[in-house]
Amino acid sequence: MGSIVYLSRIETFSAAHRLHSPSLSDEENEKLYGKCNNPNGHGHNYKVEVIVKGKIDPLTGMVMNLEELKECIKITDHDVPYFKNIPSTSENLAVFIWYNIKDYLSEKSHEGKLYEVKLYETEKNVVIYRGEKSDD
Ligand SMILES: Nc1nc2c(c(=O)[nH]1)N=C([C@H](O)[C@H](O)COP(=O)(O)OP(=O)(O)OP(=O)(O)O)CN2
Ligand SMILES: [Zn+2]
Repeated sequence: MGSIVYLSRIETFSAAHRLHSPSLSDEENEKLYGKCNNPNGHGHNYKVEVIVKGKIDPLTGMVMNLEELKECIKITDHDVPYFKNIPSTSENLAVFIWYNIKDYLSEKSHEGKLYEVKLYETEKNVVIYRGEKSDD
């Protein structure tokens, strides 16, 4: 019987975005997102915390090597095609990061499994995603 721990790595990255939903008219976008819909975009210094849950491997004393966790959080380039068709809200960005990391971790053989992605868009705006799906 081993100990289950939560291993966390924090990275920061800067990215510019514009809140815009292709499913809405320009007027609806302007009304909904206000200043964040400005076509010039705006930037954030994001902070992302990735938490992996797992049993400590008695041989290595690790759930997984933090070097691997560091590697898998490397944020791809800012012009992410994924956000061409969905609003680049913190919610959608947290889910995007989750699935990128989940794919990477599933290829690695270690005890840990992805537990949580916590994304700070600003000091005050934070989103947590744990892989949950709604029924609808
Ligand atoms: N549910 C969401 N609402 C909003 C999001 C989001 O991602 N999800 N994002 C924004 C804008 O991106 C905006 O830039 C964030 O808000 P901002 O005013 O820049 O930052 P603060 O709210 O922290 O500003 P304070 O002046 O410090 O309050 C808007 N809504
Ligand atoms: Zn923003």
